[in-house]
Amino acid sequence: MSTTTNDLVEAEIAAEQEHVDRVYAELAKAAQRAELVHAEGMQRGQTDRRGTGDPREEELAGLFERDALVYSASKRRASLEHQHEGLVFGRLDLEHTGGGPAAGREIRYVGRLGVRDDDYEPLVVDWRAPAAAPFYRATPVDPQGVIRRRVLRCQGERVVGVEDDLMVADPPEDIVVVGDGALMAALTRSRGTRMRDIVATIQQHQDEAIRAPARGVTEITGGPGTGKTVVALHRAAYLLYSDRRRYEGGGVLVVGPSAAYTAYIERVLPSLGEDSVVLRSLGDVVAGMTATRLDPPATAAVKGSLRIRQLLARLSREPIPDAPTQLRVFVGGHAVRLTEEHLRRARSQVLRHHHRNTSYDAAVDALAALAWEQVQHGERAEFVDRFTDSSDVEAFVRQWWRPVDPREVLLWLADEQLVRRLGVVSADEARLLAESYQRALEDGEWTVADVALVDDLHARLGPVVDLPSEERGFYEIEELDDASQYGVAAIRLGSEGAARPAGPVLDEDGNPVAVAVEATASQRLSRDPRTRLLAGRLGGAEEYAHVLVDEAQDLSPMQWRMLGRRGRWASWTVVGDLAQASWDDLEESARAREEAFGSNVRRSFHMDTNYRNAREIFDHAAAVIQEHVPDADIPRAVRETGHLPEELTCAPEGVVEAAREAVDDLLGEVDGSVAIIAPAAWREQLSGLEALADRVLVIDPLSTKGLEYDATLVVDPDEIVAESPGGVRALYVVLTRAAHRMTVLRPVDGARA
Ligand SMILES: Nc1ncnc2c1ncn2[C@@H]1O[C@H](COP(=O)(O)OP(=O)(O)OP(=O)(O)O)[C@@H](O)[C@H]1O
Repeated sequence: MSTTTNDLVEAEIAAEQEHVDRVYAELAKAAQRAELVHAEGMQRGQTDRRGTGDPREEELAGLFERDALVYSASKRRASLEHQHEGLVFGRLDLEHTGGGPAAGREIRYVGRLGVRDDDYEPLVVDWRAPAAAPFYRATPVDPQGVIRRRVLRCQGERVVGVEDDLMVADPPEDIVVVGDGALMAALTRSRGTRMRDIVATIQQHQDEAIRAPARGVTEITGGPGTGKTVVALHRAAYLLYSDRRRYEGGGVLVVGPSAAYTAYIERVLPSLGEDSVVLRSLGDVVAGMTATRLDPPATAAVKGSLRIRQLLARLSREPIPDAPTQLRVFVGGHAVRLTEEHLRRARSQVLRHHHRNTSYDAAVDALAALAWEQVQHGERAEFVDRFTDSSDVEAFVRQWWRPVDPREVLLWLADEQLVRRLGVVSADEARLLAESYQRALEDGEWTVADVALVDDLHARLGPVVDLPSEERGFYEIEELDDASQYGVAAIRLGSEGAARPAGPVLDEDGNPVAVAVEATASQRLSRDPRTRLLAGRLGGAEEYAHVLVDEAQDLSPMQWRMLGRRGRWASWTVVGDLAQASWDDLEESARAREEAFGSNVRRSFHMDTNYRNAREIFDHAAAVIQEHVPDADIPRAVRETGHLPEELTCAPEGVVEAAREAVDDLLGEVDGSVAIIAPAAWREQLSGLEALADRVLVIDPLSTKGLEYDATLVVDPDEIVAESPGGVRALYVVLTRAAHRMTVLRPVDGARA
């Protein structure tokens, strides 16, 4: 084994550069061929399986060949350049023992996609291919034929560094060993504002979770910073690779707690060459709705619990508040008068067998039957025909039984009397619910918890079906008025799906005019809160082949049901840590979650190494949580910086100044992001500190779930505990967000300003 001097390192880098240059040259050729081979390549990638089971080796081999044909090569290359991360990131030096043609040394490069040369020899194997597995699985105890594992650090096409790990105690003379290990190098780097992929430094236990069989439910648990999220995302990329037809065709849904979270992770999958995954926060799982506001804990508890289903069931059977309450018509010379009680009977009869929004005909039939009971004269069939054909009856039913948008129905709960009448919840809870929807009607914003309730109502009511344009409901006429100022001449009301026109909309001369998509935009811009709440087309539950749920410990039972509707035939990856939970009734949540998973097989992986926090920071956080949750899942932090978290106090009136000084210090100590995590009571006052530098941001405790920063300033920890639904668990989340430095600032009455 040789020692490493600068010259040697340079020589090693130059040698690697030669290979990387060959790979890019081959890739450029492949890109030129791409259009020609596209059809053939995709063909080879299709396997005959019916889309269940896991891929067989030979099927995987077919997929790797397709990568050599790389229809998407140029696209991927562009995205890799954009990332400034290298296409080739690893090299294995292997020794094959025993006889046979394969005996001897082999050099194998590992990268984000597979590339072969003109002789069909692999220049790089895709990190997801079985041939790449030893890169992640080899250890000194079980080297799997690997002598040296090397990580190449690249910027675009340039090799800028190498880091080696030796797998054998006594390597051959010519094996040079460089660096202190790639993992430590990656962990000490500054983090930036987006999560990066870890494809070059995936650890053995992480790799097992990533490559676990596709079927069933794969659970990934572990404490903060143990790589659960990043592992789950690599698993999604692996599944797409290993059974592309199933997962790209059926769709992969990734759900996380907040919009800040989805923005944070959104680059990981594209950097691995996958851009077909749907990322959603809990506030926008239902197409057509976007919610970011959170309810106060007591209201969230009512909205999230399964008890609310019974209330929604009753609500969905309520008459439309402004609908007519009796029917008076002449049919075939006979006067018919159906009272409120008759209408109630007809309604419950129809709803016994039908979805409300798709039972127009059944509603007419039920009224006809009641009318016949009154008339009992002549032929029944003839009377029923006349009744059904009557334009007065039609006009009545179109108001009395018009399709209702689930969002409109949920807003009926703004009426406290109605909520009380429905029963199910206590008087206090009825008040909380009514206040919540009164507030929605004032400010035009849904809360995150409302999204799952709308989804539940949607499943009960059925899709909102089209009405002819002259039969719009009252709020839709408001939309029309509002849209006219944006040049929209007509709006069609559609049934399902996102804001898509039901067909071309024509003006009087038959020319196409602006369509519903623009109308939706105008609705969102509207100053009328009700119009904003009802803007856009509500989508039904789109089904996916795989559902990945992050921060799963926070989902309410109603949110589990919402995801369950989207994953009825799916396999699942579920990521969580109970000690970070912000939902109180963990047992009820567990039941709803079991129901969502059905009878799928389960497998579970536990992560016990914290890669995020410096040990000094994590020790501080662990002490806080263990005092309140003694059985919290505490991981082992692998990295020390020698810097303990700084704990400061200040007078309440001096918080902004003290925070400014603390942030200034942190900016001097780290290159990357600095987050000021503060409870609502302080956020506004502190928001001016964002002007200190581009890399400073002020954020609320809950929005930091799943995120990380190079340094954090945690302001007023006691208030964070007091204001958060999860109490000390929320503080634990906050205290585990910093990679390198953390300062805790505590306002104390009587302290020096
Ligand atoms: N093998 C690895 N190589 C390099 N970095 C890693 C590795 N594993 C994890 N990390 C890094 O550790 C950090 C924490 O990972 P991640 O956010 O996935 O953890 P988590 O368990 O989901 O955390 P939390 O539960 O606190 O949200 C990330 O910056 C991630 O990139």
